[in-house]
Amino acid sequence: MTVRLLVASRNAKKLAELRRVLESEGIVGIEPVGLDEVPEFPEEPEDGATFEDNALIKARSGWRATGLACLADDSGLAVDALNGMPGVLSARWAGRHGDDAANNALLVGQLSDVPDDRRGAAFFSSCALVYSAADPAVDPETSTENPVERVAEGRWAGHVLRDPRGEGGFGYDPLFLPEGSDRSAAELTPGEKDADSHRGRALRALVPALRELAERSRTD
Ligand SMILES: O=P(O)(O)OP(=O)(O)OP(=O)(O)OC[C@H]1O[C@@H](n2cnc3c(O)ncnc32)[C@H](O)[C@@H]1O
Ligand SMILES: [Mg+2]
Repeated sequence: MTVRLLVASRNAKKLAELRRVLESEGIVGIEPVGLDEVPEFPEEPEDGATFEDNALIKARSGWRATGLACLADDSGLAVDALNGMPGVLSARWAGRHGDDAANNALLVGQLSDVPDDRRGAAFFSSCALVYSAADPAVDPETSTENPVERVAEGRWAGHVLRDPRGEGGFGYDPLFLPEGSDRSAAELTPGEKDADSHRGRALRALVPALRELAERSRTD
């Protein structure tokens, strides 16, 4: 028996990264499904103060609406010279959700006078896994039972470039020079990005919890 795992992201490129890391970990007994493969449900606003809060908001709402184990990522770029912003506001920094080009242009402008030695930044990802504690799964809509919740965080340190470089990845990748790299995050291969990225690290830290979930269904 396999466990269907709802991977709750509306960002196609992020979703592809999450699926890629799950696949490369080769977890037997987990079948990832996307939001387009389950009936539509009202999604809650990502209004948490932290990446962890938002990842839990997304994963809990997916679990509650579908009863499926649900995995969500909340992530962003924290820039030292902006006191950690855009942070949880990364997706809508220029005012419109998910407009990568506008977000990048705004960040380039904001940092134009910041010297090279103060352009430090780090990507953060919180990945949350939420699933029914009861086995077999109870109906989360009516149950008073609390689900199992696991959260892991990953960090990827680097610097903000003055001009975008590369076509790969998404979001702020063309402006992010990872520590120890002479290529921007958008110039890395998918495998290279996954190996070092905030998301790769956070998700790999959840692998034991995912294996536990898969294992549970095998003993049914
Ligand atoms: O919430 P979902 O539906 O998963 O998709 P989203 O794009 O809105 O995702 P977030 O709310 O977590 O916002 C994350 C933003 O942070 C930035 N970001 C996160 N991870 C990134 C990465 O690996 N490379 C570049 N930018 C990234 C990018 O601007 C994302 O839109
Ligand atoms: Mg979002």
